[in-house]
Amino acid sequence: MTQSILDIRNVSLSFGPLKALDGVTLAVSPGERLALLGHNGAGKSTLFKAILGFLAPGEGTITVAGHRPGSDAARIAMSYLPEVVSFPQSLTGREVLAYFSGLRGASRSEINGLLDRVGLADAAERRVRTYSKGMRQRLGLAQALIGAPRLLLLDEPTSGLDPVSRHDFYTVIAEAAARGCAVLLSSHGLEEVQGQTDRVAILSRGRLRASGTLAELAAAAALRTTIRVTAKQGHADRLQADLGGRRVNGCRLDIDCAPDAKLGLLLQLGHHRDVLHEIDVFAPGLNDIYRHFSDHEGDQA
Ligand SMILES: Nc1ncnc2c1ncn2[C@@H]1O[C@H](COP(=O)(O)OP(=O)(O)OP(=O)(O)O)[C@@H](O)[C@H]1O
Repeated sequence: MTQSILDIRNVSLSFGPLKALDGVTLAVSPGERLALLGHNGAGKSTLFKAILGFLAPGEGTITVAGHRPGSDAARIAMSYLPEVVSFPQSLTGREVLAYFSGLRGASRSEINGLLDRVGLADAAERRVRTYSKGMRQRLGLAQALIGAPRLLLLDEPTSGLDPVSRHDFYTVIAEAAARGCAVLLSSHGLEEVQGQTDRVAILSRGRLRASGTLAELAAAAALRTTIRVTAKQGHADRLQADLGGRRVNGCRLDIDCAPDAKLGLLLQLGHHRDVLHEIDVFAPGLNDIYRHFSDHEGDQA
């Protein structure tokens, strides 16, 4: 089995009486992209701060490439992109990257390639104060990629970006992962990370509620599918007597079923096709899966 780059074991961390993290266990392997989802106050930033070594867990352990968070070796192994990046406004994009290359002890020879990769080659000599939010965020990503870190920590990296910039952003992240970089990024929604990450972990009130691929999460949630049947005039009573379900109005019936019972129910409906006007199938969406695990009402902002 591949050794994890980030290993979080049974971590708990409290602010006075508030347990911001409660027994969190999570690992990210080389080349893996993991999305950490959670509502406001779920504990995402607290976990990031603990990984960065800014907060010490009361219980449990965290290692970054085998090293203690906050140690020089852990700092060298990882890069962090905060939600809002802030660079010296009077420096150009190129100067910013040169400055951070120096801090990380990396070669300046990679700067041109990084500027190019995030689409800032043409703006490299412009001062950061003239950059749009999207350009600053892309410069932040280039900064995070300096020195080919083994772990990328990205805190809501695409908030405020338009769909095209967002797509480009995830392409660069996928390339880093393909080179073996482990990626942990936080986000507020499943729709955002669908297709862009390999695994999803859902945090709620400091506890890890679920972790797996989207397909695994959907299966574990086992949310019910609703089949809405519209009967021809005067046939709804008979249909309900045969199939059950809830009456929506005089001719409509909503029938809830488990995902694996859907096909059987549709076949059964086939026997009634003479009295059917329409059939609609409402499968649970990403938001339903997220809501199922995230227990939003209980979160504390
Ligand atoms: N320094 C602190 N002192 C006291 N409580 C804190 C502190 N930092 C965070 N908290 C609390 O810990 C809980 C988790 O907060 P955290 O910032 O980790 O959530 P989050 O998931 O990052 O939220 P958001 O999506 O809004 O950034 C919240 O209840 C928050 O109020």
